[in-house]
Amino acid sequence: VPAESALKDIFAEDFHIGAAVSSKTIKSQESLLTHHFNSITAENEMKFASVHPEEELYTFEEADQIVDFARKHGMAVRGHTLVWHNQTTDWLFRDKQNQLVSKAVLYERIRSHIQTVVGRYKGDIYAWDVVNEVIADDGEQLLRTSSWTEIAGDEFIAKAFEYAHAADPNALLFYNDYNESHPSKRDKIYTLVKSLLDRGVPIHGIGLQAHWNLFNPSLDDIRAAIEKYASLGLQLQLTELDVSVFRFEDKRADLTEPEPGMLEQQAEFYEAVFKLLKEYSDVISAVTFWGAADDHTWLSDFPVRGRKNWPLLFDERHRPKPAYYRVAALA
Ligand SMILES: Oc1ccccc1CN[C@@H]1C=C[C@@H](O)[C@H](O)[C@H]1O
Repeated sequence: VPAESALKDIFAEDFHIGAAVSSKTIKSQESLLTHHFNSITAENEMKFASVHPEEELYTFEEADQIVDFARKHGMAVRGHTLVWHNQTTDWLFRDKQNQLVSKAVLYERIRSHIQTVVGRYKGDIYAWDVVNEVIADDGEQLLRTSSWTEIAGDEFIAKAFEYAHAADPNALLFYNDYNESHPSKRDKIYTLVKSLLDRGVPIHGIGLQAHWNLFNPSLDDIRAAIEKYASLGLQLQLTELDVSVFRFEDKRADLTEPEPGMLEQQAEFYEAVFKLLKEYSDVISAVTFWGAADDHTWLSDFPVRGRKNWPLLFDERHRPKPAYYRVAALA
């Protein structure tokens, strides 16, 4: 068992400390997960394409393994995610002639999906990322164009929250997005969530994915985003925290290990981030990393396929990195 102070104990008075897991990493990272974390999120196993590959077929085996692991170890579970434009099957949007279905058919399908998935884990999953990444990154438009908007305009967003609330009235329902600290996208997310609140849509929190890197966002932008979202009176969570050692536009793929300077910069940034998060612990209820250790991170395939990255607090052999020690020192 790791000797280092447990992150979940260091921040017990502040917020849950979570990690994204897979059906493999709950085995390969079991010791690290149970020692440091008190919440987990299925990285892929609860996405639409993973649990509902065909209209008449649900495949819950791997999601069940993850929920069982959490129950065994007394860990909270965040559900990710119900409505998204990625990792969602085409059949959801199409009829037998491969035409886009009507709004009514889409709503009945997604209502049934949410009723089945949220209903299955009622009492085990305390919070859901009901809607993921509908805000457009660029330009004036509020929503990104997708099959969802093609068929249902913006109405599907409120519907998703209403269906999730009907399926589990006790679950905390989140809107989740990335680049959430960019001022322009921050203001769009605020506009969307405020409009939902003003219409009495059941939404309880905003998920800041927090896929950051050594160079951005600035601490000022992070603080401004927290302040702006908190002004809505909702709880906030960091839902997918990692700190890439590369700028998003840097496609270099020559490194087989991080440069020492990178790990020092990463430690500086993580320390400053957690100091800031502690300052807002009254509105931040959980901080979930998008992985527990560098041996498994989605960033080793995004945005550059096969390009290794080292974004987390523990290295490929689950040893603490400089960033862990700086964060742990905030106890
Ligand atoms: O940072 C981004 C940049 C462009 C598109 C999507 C994202 C983040 N998108 C996230 C990342 C990994 C997936 O496993 C998560 O489900 C998704 O929410």
